Amino acid sequence: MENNTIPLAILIAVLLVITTIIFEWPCYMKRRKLPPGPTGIPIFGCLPQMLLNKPTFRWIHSVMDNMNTEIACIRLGGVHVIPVTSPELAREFLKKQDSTFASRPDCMSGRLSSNGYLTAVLTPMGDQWKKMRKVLATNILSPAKHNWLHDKRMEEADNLIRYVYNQCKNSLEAGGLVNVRIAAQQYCGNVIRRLIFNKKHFGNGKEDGGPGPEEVEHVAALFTILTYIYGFSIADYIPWLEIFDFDDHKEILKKAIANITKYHDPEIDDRIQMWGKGMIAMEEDILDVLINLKDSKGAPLLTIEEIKALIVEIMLATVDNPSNAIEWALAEMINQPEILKRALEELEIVVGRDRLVQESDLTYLKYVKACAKETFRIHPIAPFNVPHVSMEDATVGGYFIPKGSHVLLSRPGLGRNPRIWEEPLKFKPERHLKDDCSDVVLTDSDLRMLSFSTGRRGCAGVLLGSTMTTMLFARLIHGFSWNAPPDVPNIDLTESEGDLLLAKPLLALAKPRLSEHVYQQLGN
Ligand code: HEM
Repeated sequence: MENNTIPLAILIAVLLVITTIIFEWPCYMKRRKLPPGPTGIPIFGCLPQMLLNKPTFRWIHSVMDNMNTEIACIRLGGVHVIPVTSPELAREFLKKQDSTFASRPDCMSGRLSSNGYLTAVLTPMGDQWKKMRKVLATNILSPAKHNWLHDKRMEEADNLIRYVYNQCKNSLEAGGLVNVRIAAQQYCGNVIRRLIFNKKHFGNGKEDGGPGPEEVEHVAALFTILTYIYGFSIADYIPWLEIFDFDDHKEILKKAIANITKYHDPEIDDRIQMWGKGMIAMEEDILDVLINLKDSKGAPLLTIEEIKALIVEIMLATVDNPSNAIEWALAEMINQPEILKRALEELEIVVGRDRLVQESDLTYLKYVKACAKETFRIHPIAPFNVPHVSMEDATVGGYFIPKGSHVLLSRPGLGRNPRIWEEPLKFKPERHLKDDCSDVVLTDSDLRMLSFSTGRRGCAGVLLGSTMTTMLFARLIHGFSWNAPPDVPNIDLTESEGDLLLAKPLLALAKPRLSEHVYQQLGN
């Protein structure tokens, strides 16, 4: 009798479990409903579709458009990738549930670019991120340090004018034609090299103030890394395929990183030695500050490797957004001269024609800042924000977001969302002016567009980034009049297919518009 009861009890228990699973599973699945998205295959998920539909960011956006959704789930290898174009959901991720979504991916491109997560932007949540973010916020990017570095920024703002002025003069046969992309990218590279290493050039530069081959290589390598970080590499989603490097992303990244560190490392090593030998007595730039930081016991706070990795990251954070925005802004405004005219009227009142724009003017340049902000909205440099990784399972907008998901806020998706913005594709700076005439800032903490983002992982360099963007823009349009090249009725505003840059670098006619003595003071 006893012998029969035990198997029967087991049978009943098994049946109960099976019945529970059968009846409860749909409810469970409903509770854990993922955002809509294409079906993938085992192990690889949607990686095959991704590889067949380059560029990936356009494929992801077209999948979302076809499904008519502002949030999706696309499984790439073992990772749930969650693209988002809705500001309401973006706020849920980065404001309401910020602490859950405050990590970064652990993947090949992030690991290589941060030298094994020694930095701030690319490092997953943890003590190293906290340490490096604090170093940046307190010791490098604070308002006090910003003031301390003022003269160096101005030196490069003057060099920008000198360079463009020389381009106007030297390219007389081309009628003053200027490659705005080169001018803007090199200004950003020059400013950050000046702030960090107290020098504009790694080599000798060029006579006209332009970049030498070293600076061209340096800035190009920074842009290459920016293209390939989180650039939808196979190895970022299936780590065991990293050794095969099927898409060459690893090789390209390693080469670009080597092209940067070959300039940085000797500078950093020399400077550390000079401090060690007592050959320097006063801090002059960011590198000095980083070398001299101390922990609570008076020992160096940062290792040499941490200093080197952080400097690469600061360079990366600085070069792309301001230069891309201002190239697009100028292109849009050459095609809409009434907007350019209004910006110039403001500059005429605030600055006049007898001097150059100074940082103290920037607060008053509301329309100029509205133009820059409009460019961040409509022409962001990157299709997605830096990925935010969920540190635990969560529910957002009624959807299940599994731990480890990569949340990708779409920058064009938010900024061009027709539900949020009237005439979303029209360049209309007025939309950012406030009725009460209060200051215009380039940030948008409501995430109706994504410039500097918000929350724990929001940009730590808003002050420097806003200053550089506005100064670059204001100096260019105040210092020169800009027109389309002869025989070109309008600037071609076509976006590049592979990224969000202007398809062809902006070539425009520049003519000095200030009193001659203003340029002569710069040593021209
Ligand atoms: C116009 C210029 C800039 C723009 C538009 C911009 C934008 C951004 C964005 C979108 C993020 C990602 C935020 C997120 O994950 O939600 C970010 C992160 C960051 N940015 Fe900027 N940035 C700019 C300039 C700078 C500069 C000059 C620095 C100075 C070094 C800087 C330092 C950082 C840091 C440290 C983070 C990472 C924060 C973290 O992960 O904890 N940025 N920035």
